[in-house]
Amino acid sequence: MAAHNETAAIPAQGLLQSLSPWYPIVLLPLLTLLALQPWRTSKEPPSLRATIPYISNGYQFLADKAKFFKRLEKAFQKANIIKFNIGPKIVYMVSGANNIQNLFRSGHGISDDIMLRVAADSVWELDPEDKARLMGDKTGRSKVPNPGYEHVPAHERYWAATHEIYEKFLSNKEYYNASAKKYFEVFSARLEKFPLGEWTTVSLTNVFLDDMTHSAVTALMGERILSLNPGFVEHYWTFERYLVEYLAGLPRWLNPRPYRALDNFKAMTSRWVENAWEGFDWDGPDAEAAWDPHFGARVMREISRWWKGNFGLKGQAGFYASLILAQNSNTVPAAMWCIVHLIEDRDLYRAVQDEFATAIVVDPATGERTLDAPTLGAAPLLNALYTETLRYHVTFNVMREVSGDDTRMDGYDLRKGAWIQASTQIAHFEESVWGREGHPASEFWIGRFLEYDEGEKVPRFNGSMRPGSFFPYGGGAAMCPGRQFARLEILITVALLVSKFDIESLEWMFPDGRESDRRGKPDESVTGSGVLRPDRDMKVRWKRLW
Ligand code: HEM
Repeated sequence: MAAHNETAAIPAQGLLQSLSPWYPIVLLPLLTLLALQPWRTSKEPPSLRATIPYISNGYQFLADKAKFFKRLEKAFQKANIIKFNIGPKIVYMVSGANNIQNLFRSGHGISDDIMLRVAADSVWELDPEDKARLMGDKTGRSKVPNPGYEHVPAHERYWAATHEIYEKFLSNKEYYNASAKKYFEVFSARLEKFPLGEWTTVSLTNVFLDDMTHSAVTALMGERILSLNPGFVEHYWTFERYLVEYLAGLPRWLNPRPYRALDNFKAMTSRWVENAWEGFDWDGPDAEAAWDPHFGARVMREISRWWKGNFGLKGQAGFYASLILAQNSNTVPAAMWCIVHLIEDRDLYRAVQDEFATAIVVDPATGERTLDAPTLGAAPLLNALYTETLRYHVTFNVMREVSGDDTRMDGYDLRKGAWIQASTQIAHFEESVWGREGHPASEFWIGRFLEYDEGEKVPRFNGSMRPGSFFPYGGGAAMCPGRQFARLEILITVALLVSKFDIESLEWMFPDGRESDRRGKPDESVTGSGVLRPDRDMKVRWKRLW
């Protein structure tokens, strides 16, 4: 697919013409030299056309991502890597499964720390000395340091240390199952506020933004973060809403609201961390527990302990603010869309309801309901719904940085210091990969992930795909460490809502209560930042069954 770079080809042709009498003598050694030293043929990816060089592409990228991506899709018909500028920053947008898989390999002149660096720089607020230490760590996250940094002692490998804590205590089954169990208990209990056996009209948006977020935060950080901070969940969503504006970088005096939102939210996480340190007994019975009431999930206290040992408590408030964002900004809207698609397809809704009949187990003596995680995890329709929701709704630009002097990709030279991005929005909609007969990639259709064995009526979930074609959670060493918990959280949310309620209808409303003339659609103003929330409120009529 990649086009030839014409600007590089013309001078080469001119050179050959001027050498014509000496062709045989000069050409052979020259070709041999080029073949042995491919880095000498410097060739950058083609640029995206800009009406105003250095300005218009960057402006559109920030102001109208949806349009920008449409232009990119067109440009990708000619080349797999397209260059553009966001201000002075060069960005290479990469497509094609091979290139994206390449991007996910670490230690080959491409660094995967950039997203964390942006967060560290803008949200964490470390002392300048600590920040310099953290930012100075170029060793990568893998066990083996990046080439050239093998001499750096283990205790100065900050990114690798946090990565290891995530691997041990977040991506590990024992721990994410404990958090998922907590999530089930809290969310199930919160849903009991709706009257049993009575039809009521509720805002589903509120259920997700309030009850789901409340339960998810409790599952990961314990109940105290909420009881210490009245209005915590609301403040979280305000912080989330203003984050893009905050990162746009206008000074506080010109645009104070995003700063206020961040300050308020950080004051809350700070109160919680300090309280957790005062209350938790590091030598007590919970020292090894998967979950404790002060820090919540073990990963939280292990991260906090490591952080305190390296930077004190400074910066933890900002760090946890960004972690709560990572936890909720995608799972909540993804679960919303799962439910929307289910309610809109009554047959599927009933089929999924049947699927859960065995996933929620009732204790015959007490009547208490618990979740049978293996049954839920294996449910084909639910898993296909979840996977198709991620394919269809995650609009994330995975970010990397060119860190090596001689970094090449797809035959192009990439400039050190430039950013590289890969867009799920482009990869997840590639017709040649995702299109099925009668079901183009642009359609939401869970059948993409289902298979029927001969003579069988019940489908099997088939989730095998190339990491370069499907990457809602990013990839390589930087791949989202919360993905297993996220998946369980979404499956549990759908399972609980669909089995606990009979849902009759769905109406789309404006936030002020007026009826909408259309279905809610993904709010494209924030394309590229994750799962987009519906741009309308969802009102349902439902009846609680148990
Ligand atoms: C549907 C839900 C989610 C999606 C789509 C998602 C997606 C992502 C993506 C794309 C990345 C960047 C990966 C890369 O650069 O290759 C990431 C990083 C991260 N995610 Fe998630 N995520 C989700 C849920 C969660 C949850 C529930 C948690 C926490 C419990 C979490 C914690 C994190 C953290 C801590 C990072 C940064 C890790 C690091 O760079 O060391 N995420 N996530």
